[in-house]
Amino acid sequence: MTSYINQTFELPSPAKLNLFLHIIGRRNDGYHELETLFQFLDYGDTLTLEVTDSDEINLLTPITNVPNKDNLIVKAAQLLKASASNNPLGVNISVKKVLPMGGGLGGGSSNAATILLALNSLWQCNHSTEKLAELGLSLGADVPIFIHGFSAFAQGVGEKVVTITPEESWYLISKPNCSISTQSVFTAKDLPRNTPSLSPDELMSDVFTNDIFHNDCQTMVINHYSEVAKLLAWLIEYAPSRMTGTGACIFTRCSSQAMARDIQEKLPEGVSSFVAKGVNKSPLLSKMESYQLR
Ligand SMILES: C[C@](O)(CO)[C@H](O)COP(=O)(O)OP(=O)(O)OC[C@H]1O[C@@H](n2ccc(N)nc2=O)[C@H](O)[C@@H]1O
Ligand SMILES: Nc1ncnc2c1ncn2[C@@H]1O[C@H](COP(=O)(O)OP(=O)(O)OP(=O)(O)O)[C@@H](O)[C@H]1O
Repeated sequence: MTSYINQTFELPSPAKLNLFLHIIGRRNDGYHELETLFQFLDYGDTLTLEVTDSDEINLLTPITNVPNKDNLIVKAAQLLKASASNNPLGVNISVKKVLPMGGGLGGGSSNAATILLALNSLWQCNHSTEKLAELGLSLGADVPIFIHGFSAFAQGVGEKVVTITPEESWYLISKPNCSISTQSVFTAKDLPRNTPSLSPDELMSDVFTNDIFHNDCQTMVINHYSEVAKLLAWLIEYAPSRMTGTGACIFTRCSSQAMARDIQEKLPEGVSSFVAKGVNKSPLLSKMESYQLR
């Protein structure tokens, strides 16, 4: 059996977009039933993992304002360790964080998924993808899609996924100067929770030109956060734009990288941004394949 002890692996932890996000109901436990289209971006955090024989999980680069014990990176590694009987190995982890927190880009969930997939392989736990998605769901509703690794139409809280292949467009991602907690959006009184379920035919049409597609959190967020309202109004003048997840980031679909850069240069002051391409296969899967990890 291959031993990865003392070997180092650099792995991407990409962002996701919710190309649309419909809330179709609410479960008894308070969680919302969603219908959403996930696509990955070729942009995200980077995690470096060094496998050790020390039995310890060390995060060498703490994230500001997130104690290590609450960090989804550490929690994912601990959860995996507990699920694998007699695993004597450890890991030293470093993270290069570029994704904004509370942005709707799923950064924390993506970090957790990268850890679960990579350590499952490096520690040779041999869990199936389904088992990893189940473990991941206990850390956050967005973790399973990052484990799945392909753009998908998702239902439930995001755990029931069907792979589909939306156009791989260029996007400008802009973040107004505010963070929005997912929980505060889902507990808001004025959040719509009754969008009808999509038919298979409807699902085949373009998410920007067919106006059945929307983000059910957007109007409510705009009403509460003037920064988001102003930025969205500004971006829509240039190209189709929509909020991802529960905000605050807005994605603008562009016909080329040059067009995205052009709008980016004109963005109002105080708005952070990046340009990225939508990709239907997670960059994490491609990188794991190049390391011959599975
Ligand atoms: C908004 C999305 O990003 C869309 O992809 C996800 O649904 C949110 O996923 P996430 O950030 O991983 O969310 P979690 O950490 O699981 O949940 C944060 C909080 O949001 C609420 N929550 C989350 C997901 C969901 N379908 N319904 C909810 O009501 C719950 O109150 C929960 O306490
Ligand atoms: N490794 C991590 N990276 C980012 N946030 C983390 C991490 N671990 C814990 N968190 C906590 O999770 C919160 C949400 O972060 P995240 O980056 O996932 O937000 P988000 O992009 O809004 O997610 P979503 O799209 O799922 O709503 C942060 O405010 C932070 O307190």
